Amino acid sequence: MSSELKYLCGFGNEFSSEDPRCPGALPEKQNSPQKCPYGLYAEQLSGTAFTAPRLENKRSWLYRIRPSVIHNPFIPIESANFTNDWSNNHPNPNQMRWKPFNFPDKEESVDFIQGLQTICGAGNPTMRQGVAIHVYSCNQSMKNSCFYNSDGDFLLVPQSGTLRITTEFGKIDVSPTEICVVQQGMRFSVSVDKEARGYILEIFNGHFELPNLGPIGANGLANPRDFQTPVAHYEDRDEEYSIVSKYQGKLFSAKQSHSPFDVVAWHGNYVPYKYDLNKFMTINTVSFDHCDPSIFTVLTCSSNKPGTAIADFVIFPPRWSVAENTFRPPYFHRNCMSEFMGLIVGKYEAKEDGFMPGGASLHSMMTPHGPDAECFKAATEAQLIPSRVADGTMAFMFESSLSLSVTKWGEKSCQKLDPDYFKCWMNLKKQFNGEK
Ligand SMILES: O=C(O)Cc1cc(O)ccc1O
Ligand SMILES: [Fe+2]
Repeated sequence: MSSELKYLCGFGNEFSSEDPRCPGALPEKQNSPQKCPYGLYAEQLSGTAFTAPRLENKRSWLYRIRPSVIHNPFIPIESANFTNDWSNNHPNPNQMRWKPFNFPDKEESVDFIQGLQTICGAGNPTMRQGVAIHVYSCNQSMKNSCFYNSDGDFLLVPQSGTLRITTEFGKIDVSPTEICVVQQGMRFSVSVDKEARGYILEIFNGHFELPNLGPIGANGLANPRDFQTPVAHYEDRDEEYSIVSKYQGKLFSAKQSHSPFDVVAWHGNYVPYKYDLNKFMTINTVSFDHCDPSIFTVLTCSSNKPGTAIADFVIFPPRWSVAENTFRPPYFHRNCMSEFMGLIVGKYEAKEDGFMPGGASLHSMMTPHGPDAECFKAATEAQLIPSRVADGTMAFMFESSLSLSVTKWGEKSCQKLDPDYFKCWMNLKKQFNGEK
């Protein structure tokens, strides 16, 4: 994993890439010539309906050694705790906090697919409406196997360990404090050089977009030029390969006798990409009051209701805090959206203890939450000088307008739910005595 990979820059661009071993592999002027250069097969991968409006329309053309269609039939395989079925657990509106999820046991060999477990979700992939939140934990590279998701897109948030993600479009390295989006249908295989752990947001509706900037203007937050897409890289390996598909929430596997990473050249705007969260340009108050966390939105998957996301990916990056006469940490609140949070590194500003890297929290719709008693006391008494917040820290939130149901694994079998979480607010004392 030591080699430095090259990337193409931009978000939503019309990209094109040829493996340098085959110059001229992209057909000129057209997508489907009678015979493709180098005897390649042309194959389109659609990410939107053929007739989606031009601004939303996503598709790529792949020029490959063999078309993807050459494979044996899919057969169902065990998917254990990786699921889109949240119907078998009773709803629970309590504040939830998970201790860090386990890495695989040292004696066990677990690859990325085997190490996927689902914490919560909403909706249904057959209706293309909903989200799922998973964690992965693995210590082995996927060997002669690849994965694709028929149900939606994955946003991967590594918390520990670098992932080398080989895709049909080329290779991507993603490390903690970087994220990667692999969209519906794109085949990929994950290699690790040590144990790795992280979070995944799966969306069944549409794709992620950059949020509108409104009065902020044309620049800021996650800038489009900082998104990186891999360059074409093919392998010509005639070996047995397993293609694992997530389809209607279940896993299936099919065998073929060649590598699926045989794309010599491609062009289009439907691509996998990565983004370094440290490049986020943070906007915040320079006068008073705590802004809503929407100022930290990196990517959004919008619903049909303006301003209401199926899911937002929001970060809490290191920054200056300068607000005057203000209670600076996150406020107490009850939200009509669901808030799932994770911590990649450091300490989260509203909770110094108990919320740990590799752990998580869920504050469901209308479930009250906010700073713990210690944070409240410290922030109420703090001298309001300009100060750094969250230095060396990266927390994130998956915020959804859907009501998330926790799976049995998430609530019970993972054995990470902290039964004492509610106690962190119990020491908030009555301060009112009728006097101003
Ligand atoms: O609950 C949380 O910690 C996330 C959050 C942060 C913030 O700054 C304001 C609102 C909010 O929900
Ligand atoms: Fe919140």
